[in-house]
Amino acid sequence: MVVTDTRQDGAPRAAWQEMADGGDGWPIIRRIARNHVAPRWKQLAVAMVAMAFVAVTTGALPFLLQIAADRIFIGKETAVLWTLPGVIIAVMALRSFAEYFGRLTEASIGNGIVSDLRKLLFEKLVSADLGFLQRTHSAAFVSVFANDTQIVNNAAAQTLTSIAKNLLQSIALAVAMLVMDPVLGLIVLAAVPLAVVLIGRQRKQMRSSVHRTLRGAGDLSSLVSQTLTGIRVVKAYGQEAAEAARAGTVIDRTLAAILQTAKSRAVSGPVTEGLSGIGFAAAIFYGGWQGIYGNLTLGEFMGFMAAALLVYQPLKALASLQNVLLEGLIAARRVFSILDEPARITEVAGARPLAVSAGNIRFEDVVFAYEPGRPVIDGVTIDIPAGCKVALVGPSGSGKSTFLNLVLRFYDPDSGRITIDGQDVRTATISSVRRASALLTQDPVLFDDTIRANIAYGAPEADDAAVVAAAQAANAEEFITPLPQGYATRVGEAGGLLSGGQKQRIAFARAMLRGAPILLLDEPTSALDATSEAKVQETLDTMFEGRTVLMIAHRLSTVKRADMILVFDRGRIVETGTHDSLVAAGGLYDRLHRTQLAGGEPAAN
Ligand SMILES: Nc1ncnc2c1ncn2[C@@H]1O[C@H](COP(=O)(O)OP(=O)(O)OP(=O)(O)O)[C@@H](O)[C@H]1O
Repeated sequence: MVVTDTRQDGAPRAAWQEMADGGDGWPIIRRIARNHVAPRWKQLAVAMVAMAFVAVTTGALPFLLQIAADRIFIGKETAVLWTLPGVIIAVMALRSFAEYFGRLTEASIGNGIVSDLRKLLFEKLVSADLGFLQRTHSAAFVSVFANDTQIVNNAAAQTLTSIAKNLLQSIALAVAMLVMDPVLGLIVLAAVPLAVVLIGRQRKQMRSSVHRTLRGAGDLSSLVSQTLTGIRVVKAYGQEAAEAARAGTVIDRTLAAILQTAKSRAVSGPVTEGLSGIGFAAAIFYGGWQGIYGNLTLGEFMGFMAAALLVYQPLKALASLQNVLLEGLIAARRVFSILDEPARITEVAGARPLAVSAGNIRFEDVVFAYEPGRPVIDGVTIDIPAGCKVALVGPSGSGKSTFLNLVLRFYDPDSGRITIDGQDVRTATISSVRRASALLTQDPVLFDDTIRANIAYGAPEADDAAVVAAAQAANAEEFITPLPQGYATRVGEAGGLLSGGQKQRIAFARAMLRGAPILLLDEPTSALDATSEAKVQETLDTMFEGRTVLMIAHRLSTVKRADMILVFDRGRIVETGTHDSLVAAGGLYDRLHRTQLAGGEPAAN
């Protein structure tokens, strides 16, 4: 059950997506620096040295030009004519090599950070509480996983050393200008603070448009995934045009945000260039004045003008890098807000593995609510003896699935406690609690892998003999061996290459191999036709032997297999007993039996 905002535009949004908006970037920069950049300090040092070299050589270029003008053109020194081009070639070759190294190292650091973040996100995905995952749309998660991490990569790769390089380069050129002629230097540099102010004003607008762009990407992914999942319903209800219109709205809204970002981003180049033009013109005027009325040489003037021309290029790069950095910070914030989602199901200090002998389950005055104040399990106390087959019956929404979820510790009770073989599940390790039970659902989950891998999913250490034995016990071998590749046959996405009954029997074999003493069933036969169901029922009888079984039952045949029936109503167990005793009592079970349960199975009626 996915609990999200109302669908105004086909875009469900989880709380973390709202939390990711806004805020200061420094904590994020510090976090990335500490956790992801610091471990790569050697690479960073290499990149920094390389980029510093690039900066320093850029600062040297105006001086080389000055020498060329003064000593070759005016001084007519042939020795300089012969040596200077060689020096320039050598400097430029080294500079290019350093730049190549710097860029390569930058890319390696940036991609390393993305890999770190993707690993962390995936770990979070598999370890997060069920409640959190149900609030997050899977496609929005995928969008953060693929898109946002890539934006962090771009930002890290481009900014890590480029900011330092361009800063150093600007400083080197500014120093060169000030050394050559302090007054001229100040004239050219006077435009810089103005550019900083003008560009800074775009930041706020850009922050909001980048947010909207990333959200739009997530919303669109959600929409595509929902439409693909529900494509049969979309077609059957003739909603193709409505779905296309809904997607159109999200795409247009995202486009508006992208254009807004592009607009803010486009401002930085012209602003810097426009101001550089003014600075340059002022420098020509003052320099020319000094040339005519003062004592500025042509070489000094040319060297200076070269520096003045060069200094705006790194400044322009810095202006656009701040936009890249801003985008990266916003994307990183979205990544971290998922990673930082606190886990509610945690292990207590010193948690020990559950020692399961027989599989006795006790609920002691258990209260549980998904949303505060609306209990879904409302004061349930029940003792299920080991080896007992229990059917859970009740109206829709009465809490049967939630009861199973609590046994698996997908959620913790708000009050009361649940024990398995006398041990509170909250004091045991989570993995041992999950190992105690095997879960079989209406729609078996198979992964796009071989039949063997699907059977051995919960027990990767199992050998071939054990896999075959489990398949035999689950009546699955009879359809596996005739397949051309037998156990090595791939089952396709979600087991799509197998029939419903075959999928279910693979899932049973998986549960058999796991050997858990407790079986939790959510009416696994309900989606099958009569022939498949007969086979599956046979399998179930074998599986039930010697195990504690809790089965949600919508059919009379399932209920009749039970030693004990628990009747749920609005989160409470209102009746317990056998089929005959409960029918005789004439309560809720009797009514359900005559309406819903019998309805699921006309023959039994
Ligand atoms: N993840 C969730 N977040 C919020 N509420 C939930 C969640 N899952 C279930 N509920 C609510 O809890 C109540 C009990 O749901 P549950 O699935 O346990 O009922 P059920 O008896 O198994 O129903 P059914 O027979 O229809 O499957 C319902 O009102 C349902 O809307």
